[in-house]
Amino acid sequence: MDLPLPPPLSGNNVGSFAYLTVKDRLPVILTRVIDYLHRERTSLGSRYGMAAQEGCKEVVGRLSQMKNEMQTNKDLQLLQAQPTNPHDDSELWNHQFESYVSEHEVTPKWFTASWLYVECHMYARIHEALFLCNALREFDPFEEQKQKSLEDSLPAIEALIEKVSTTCTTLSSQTQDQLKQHVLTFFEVSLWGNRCDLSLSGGDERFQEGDVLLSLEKLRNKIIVNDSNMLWQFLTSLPEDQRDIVLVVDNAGFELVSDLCLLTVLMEAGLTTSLTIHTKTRPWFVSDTMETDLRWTVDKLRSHPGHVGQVAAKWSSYLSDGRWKICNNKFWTTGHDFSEMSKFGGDLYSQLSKASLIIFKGDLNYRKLTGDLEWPTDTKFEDALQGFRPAPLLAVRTAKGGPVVGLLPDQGKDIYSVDKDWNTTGDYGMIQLCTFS
Ligand SMILES: O=P(O)(O)OC[C@@]1(O)O[C@H](CO)[C@@H](O)[C@@H]1O
Ligand SMILES: [Mn+2]
Repeated sequence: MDLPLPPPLSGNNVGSFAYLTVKDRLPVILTRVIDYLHRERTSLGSRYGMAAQEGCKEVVGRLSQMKNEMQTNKDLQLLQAQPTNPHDDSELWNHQFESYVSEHEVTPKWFTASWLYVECHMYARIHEALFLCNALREFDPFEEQKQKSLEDSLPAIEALIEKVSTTCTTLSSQTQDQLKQHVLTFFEVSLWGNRCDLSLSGGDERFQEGDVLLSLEKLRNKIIVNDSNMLWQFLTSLPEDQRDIVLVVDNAGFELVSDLCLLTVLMEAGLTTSLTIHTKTRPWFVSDTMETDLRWTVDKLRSHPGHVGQVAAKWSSYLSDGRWKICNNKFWTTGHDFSEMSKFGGDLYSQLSKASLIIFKGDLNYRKLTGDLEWPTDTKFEDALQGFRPAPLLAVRTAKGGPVVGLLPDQGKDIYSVDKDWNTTGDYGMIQLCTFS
């Protein structure tokens, strides 16, 4: 008999990280968007036309109303259909709402529904509020923050790309062991890149200060699940003509650059036959990467002198000659966790099933992998996936509030005794593999 599942993390647990997120962090993020639209309405008018300037008022009205509903624990709302949006997911949202009502016999509310559902709902509603105004449909209220975070990280990016260039020129003359070290180094850089997200900070600046390569050794004991050795074995055991890697990216800015560096090294080391990057179709969790952010990042870095410009020019050619593909799927920005993907995102599930390895970046992907449930930390990773097994998968995330699974029996307690906030600050990381074998 199956054991009952743990409850979901939720804002109804007063004092919990989920509660504090709904109470404090989400209203701050929303207020920033409201203030931005109000302050920048004239410049938005010059960019998107007079109707956009007028539209800002309506959007501010809708968002202020949502903020009030959130803070007074009112119901979540149904979403309006968006027939002209190719990524319209209102049906999925409304179906989830109705299912919640049938299951719980009450409507979902901001502090009582699951944290995952509620937090995702906020971003869908921000997007809806903009989409309902024709002139502001394409406007991304977080674009400026994402771009600034990349610009602020430029010194760290220069150091990292310098390392990519030198690594790639020497790869062919390396021993297997040296190759392994190089590749795993870039997985670690990509891991710590995940500390730079703008949702945890409520939109406050977060960027990579200093050369992360210099801190890798010191940070290694903060990787609480480190399947790097298994990962290396797995990657090198894949048949040479079947190394189709899928990367589900997370935040734009330094993290995205660290991911592109990882892809570059994997490719140059002959560990890939195809590379597909999945991005988001709506502004999401402040800093998540949309296709426009990815293209902007590559173009921006291309205009940079030296190695940065040269490497970014290569990225640009990989994207245009199809060696790197960008994929978008609306399922990523629904409120569903991944155990529900085969049911509600069947097209994505079958696409992912063709991969040799799927790399999931970041905390939110980890929350969706594990259903955002209150799992004991020694739960097996595979059990927490609850049947989600399209292909072997790797989670690379710093712990910022979501569940943590796959630890040894006393490991959670031991880490807690050193640092009480260990699972919410992003100071601890995981490189966690599940090959289902
Ligand atoms: O997925 P990411 O970018 O690593 O993290 C997103 C995140 O900061 O947003 C939420 C806080 O609002 C947390 O779930 C999580 O830590
Ligand atoms: Mn993110």
